Amino acid sequence: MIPYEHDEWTDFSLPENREAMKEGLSKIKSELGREFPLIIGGERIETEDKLVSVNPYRKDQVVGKVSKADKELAERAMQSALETFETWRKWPVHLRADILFKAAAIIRRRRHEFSAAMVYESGKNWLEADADTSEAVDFLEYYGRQMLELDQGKTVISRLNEKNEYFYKPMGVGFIVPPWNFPFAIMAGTTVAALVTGNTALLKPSEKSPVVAARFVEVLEEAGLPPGVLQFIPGDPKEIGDYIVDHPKLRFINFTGSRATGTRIYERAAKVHKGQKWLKRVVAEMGGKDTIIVDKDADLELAARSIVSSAFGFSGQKCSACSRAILHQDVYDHVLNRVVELTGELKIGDPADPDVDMGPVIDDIQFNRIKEYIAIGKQEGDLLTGGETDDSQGFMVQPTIIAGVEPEARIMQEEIFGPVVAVAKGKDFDELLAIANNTEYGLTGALLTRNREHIQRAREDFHVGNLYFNRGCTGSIVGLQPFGGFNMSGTDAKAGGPDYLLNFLEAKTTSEGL
Ligand SMILES: NC(=O)c1ccc[n+]([C@@H]2O[C@H](COP(=O)([O-])OP(=O)(O)OC[C@H]3O[C@@H](n4cnc5c(N)ncnc54)[C@H](O)[C@@H]3O)[C@@H](O)[C@H]2O)c1
Ligand SMILES: N[C@@H](CCC=O)C(=O)O
Repeated sequence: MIPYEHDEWTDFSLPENREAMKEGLSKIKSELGREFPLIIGGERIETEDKLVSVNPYRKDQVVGKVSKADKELAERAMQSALETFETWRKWPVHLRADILFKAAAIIRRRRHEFSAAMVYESGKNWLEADADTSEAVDFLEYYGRQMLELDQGKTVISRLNEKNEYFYKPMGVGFIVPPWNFPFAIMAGTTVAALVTGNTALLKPSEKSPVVAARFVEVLEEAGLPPGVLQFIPGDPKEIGDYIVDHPKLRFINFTGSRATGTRIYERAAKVHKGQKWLKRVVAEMGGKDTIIVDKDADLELAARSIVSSAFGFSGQKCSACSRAILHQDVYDHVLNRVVELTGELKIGDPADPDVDMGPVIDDIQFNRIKEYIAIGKQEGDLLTGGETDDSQGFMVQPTIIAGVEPEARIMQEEIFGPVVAVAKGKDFDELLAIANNTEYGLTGALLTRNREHIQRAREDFHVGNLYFNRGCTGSIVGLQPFGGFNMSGTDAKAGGPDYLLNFLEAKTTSEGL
């Protein structure tokens, strides 16, 4: 087994790579409008009612149509997963891991096709889409290896005439509920983590990105995943979400998404239903209100660049996005001016154009929500740049900076999930840190400073799951920066980290008198 290595992002400055990506885009363009079935027990099922996925940059362009599961089909999916669990759980771990490695190899060969699908379905620009594809490959390669390691169990102490063992077992049927903003990486990672550990699962992709998910399920089949291990059941979450979460035979839920949905699932899953023999386990990775602190002796150019890339990468639609910048009063004007200047250099437009830095936001719901927050922000601070929106063709929001905001302001407290950053001032490091921690979330944060004492204090007291020094607060890499947050950002499951798979396993102890 070669050691895990992060799948390198594509260098699009090379003409051959640009050509390859253009081919990927042409292929996906030629398949726009394609229909995808549900898959239950390996059977492809077409339904009348379909999720229609559209390009957020051209809302009249249909990317794909995906069959929709109702409660009856969700129940069939559950029964299929329960049945297959009895065989899949006994598969040798190395054979399960091989399916992940094979899937990773298939994706590497077709990487631009997957990235292109995200350009069309999610409005990701080339670089963001390519990074999403790399992360999907990373999850497959990393979790496969992690499971091979866990399969060895852990050492416990035996005694004379007593042999003790400690090892891990799969749990049962899981419900996989990913978000749309990392439509490939998070969807794939949350799914295969549940499968490689020997569980079977129901995957309900986000209704905003079902096509990328459908293409991934095809890859898993091609890689040899047996029928019935994974049921692919796109659908309306209002119709089937609660039904599956409440199901007495469901063993765990692997959710990533908003705080509102995560807390709802957490609460419902706590109830023990008739016929249920266990407490459901819930992984709920939720939103963020992430801060970059700029200390007075920071590298100010690096600080400004970090704020701009973290705030406006993928139109700010990352749980890790910098939505609050807190600047030391001594450098406030300088950094802010530079942030505004750099923001003005961003090219906004069609994400299929290789030179575009920022495309649309995902849909009308997000568009309207962001617009409302911009209106609130204008009351709460000074609009320095951006603020304009246009949904005549797609869902375009200009990168927006609102400065002079009080720590308690709504745009400093509530997750907006769009290209809007609020900027506040602090008089010294204590105040910078206090403002940063003044939120109910705790996902990512960054500190730009040359002061080692401040780095050490932040390590202790900046209360976020992923803390970065002298860089931006987005872009965690599988195996390098395990990802997950504190407080209302969720259960801190640390996706892409050494403990993640334990969320889907039960530990068993055996003791034998000799
Ligand atoms: N912490 C992380 O790792 C992380 C990563 C990515 C995104 N996010 C967060 O996700 C949010 C954006 O994603 P979103 O808009 O897709 O979130 P969302 O909560 O609207 O949806 C997430 C998933 O939950 C499903 N869902 C909705 N209602 C449900 C219900 N009642 N029962 C079961 N499933 C239901 C959706 O269909 C979707 O698949 C942001 O808050 C972002 O910060 C967090
Ligand atoms: N892991 C990603 C964020 C995932 C949430 O949207 C990052 O680190 O930027």
